This record gives sequence, structure tokens and C-alpha cells, in this order.
Amino acid sequence: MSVFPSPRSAAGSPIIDFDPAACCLEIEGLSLAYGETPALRELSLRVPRQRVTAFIGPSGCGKSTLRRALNRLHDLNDEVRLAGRIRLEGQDIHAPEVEVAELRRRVGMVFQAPNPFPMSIYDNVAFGLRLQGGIRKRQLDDIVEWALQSAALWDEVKDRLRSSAWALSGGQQQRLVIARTLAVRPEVLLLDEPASALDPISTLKIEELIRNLKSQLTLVLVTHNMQQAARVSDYTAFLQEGELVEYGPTDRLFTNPRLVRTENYITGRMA
Ligand SMILES: Nc1ncnc2c1ncn2[C@@H]1O[C@H](COP(=O)(O)OP(=O)(O)OP(=O)(O)O)[C@@H](O)[C@H]1O
Repeated sequence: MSVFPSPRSAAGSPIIDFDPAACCLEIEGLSLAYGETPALRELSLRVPRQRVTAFIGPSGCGKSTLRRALNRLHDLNDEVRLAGRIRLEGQDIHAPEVEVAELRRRVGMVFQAPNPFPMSIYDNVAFGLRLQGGIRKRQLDDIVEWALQSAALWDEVKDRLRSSAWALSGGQQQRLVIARTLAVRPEVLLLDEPASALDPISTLKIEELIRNLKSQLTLVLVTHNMQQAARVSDYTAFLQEGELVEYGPTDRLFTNPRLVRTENYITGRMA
């Protein structure tokens, strides 16, 4: 296809050969272009279940485009052309029987800037559950508490659940947004630079939370911050110009990269 002139690296697109049974997401030959401009080029990788996988790479390499593709946020952009396949637990996310709203419940997303809704702490967390309907008040209370506990926020807010979410600090707001996302029981949590707007202490709390959450679900972390990727992720995918350059266990990729392009990036020889 002419808009995807895929200049693959000499080493080819390296795939870690995870057993498909251990994978939550499988991306196969994914290419995506905005009009005539390619953003992802024949990208293939498997994201293992209940692990943290980081996508790193220079600005414009396609990290956010890939993250958006994972829960079909490009659907309404007529300019976008997509080829290849993404499977969630073995099912093609573009299959006609897949409902986009259900896909987005299963693949939750947390953005760079905390975006609590203009309502109480409780109502923020209950929001998605109320939309689903059919939940009794007592059950809702339990899930709100569980989600706030899971997001390591319960102790700080349990006495003011009816206060405005906007009265929380930035770090608390981001944990509230994570609680709101967890409340609908996603299988995957996509985090796009989740701590970049936060102070160092709030950042450490978010990082600890990410590490703890992998006992419950699969996490994908999109970040510019290589130290953060090194601290919290189990696997790291390095992207450049829309191509997957190298993918491997985080410890190995940062200490012993296989390709010069990766080494140049992680040692700061390339912006
Ligand atoms: N909505 C869009 N329309 C057209 N081009 C886009 C759009 N979004 C991204 N692009 C282009 O696609 C390429 C990849 O962008 P993307 O935002 O995915 O990169 P990124 O690695 O997330 O960058 P950053 O780290 O700066 O956020 C870039 O060339 C960008 O200009």
C-alpha cells in the first residue's frame, strides 16, 4: 500500500515471542496513516497479561497513535487509514460484532492531565457504573470503595466522598481518574504520560500504584520519561518514526540494547 512504505529496520521488526496464551493484546502488521502521512508502519508486538509494558520513543514516533488505536479512538477520524490487526484476548477489535463502548470499558484510558468530572469524588467513581445501570446503592458503595482502595486514594478521601473532585490535589485527581477507570473493571489500562503534570512525590505514588495494579490487570504505559519506564515497566517497546525498533524485557533493553538505534536513544545521543 503506497502510504505505508515501511522502511523496516535491518534487524526486522523484533517481536518477543510470548506464548499467545500469556498475551492480552496482539498487534500484527499494524500500519496507520493520517491522510497520506504514515504514523505507524507494519508494527507487530504482543503485550503480556498482568504486566506493565512501556512504549517509549522520541516525540512524533507514534506512541500516542498506537495507544489510540488500541481502543479505536481513531474511528471518528475520516482521515485515518488503518491496516493490520489488533486482538484483545484473541478477538479482533475491529470485528463487526465488537461494540466500541464495550471495547472502551475493557480497555480503559488515563490521560496526561487529570480530568475529573465536575462532580463529587463519589459520583466520579460511580459515573461509569451508573451509565451501565442496574446496580443497587449498596453495591455501588462497595465498588466505589474498592476502586478508591485499588487506586490508593481511599484513606485520603473516605471522609469527604461528597466533596467536589476539583478540590483534590493534582496527584489525588489523577488517582481518582484511575479509580473511575478501574470501577468498570477494565482488563487493560492505557496510561499516557500519567505523571507528567505531577510533582515528584505524586509521581512516585502513581508509579507505585502502577506496579501494584498489575496483579489485577494489564498495563500499557506511554511515556517520554525513560527513568519512569525503567522503574515501573516489565517490558519496553522502543518506537522511532512509526516503526518498532526494539522490544524486550525492560532491564535488558536499558542495560544491554541489541540495536545501535536503541542505544543512541537511551543514552541521549538522539533526541
Ligand atoms: N490527528 C492527527 N492528524 C494528523 N497527523 C497526526 C495526528 N496525530 C498525530 N499525527 C502525526 O502522527 C505522527 C505520530 O504522532 P503521535 O502523536 O502518535 O506521536 P507521539 O510519539 O505520541 O508524540 P509525542 O510524544 O510528542 O506525544 C506525528 O508525525 C504526528 O504529527
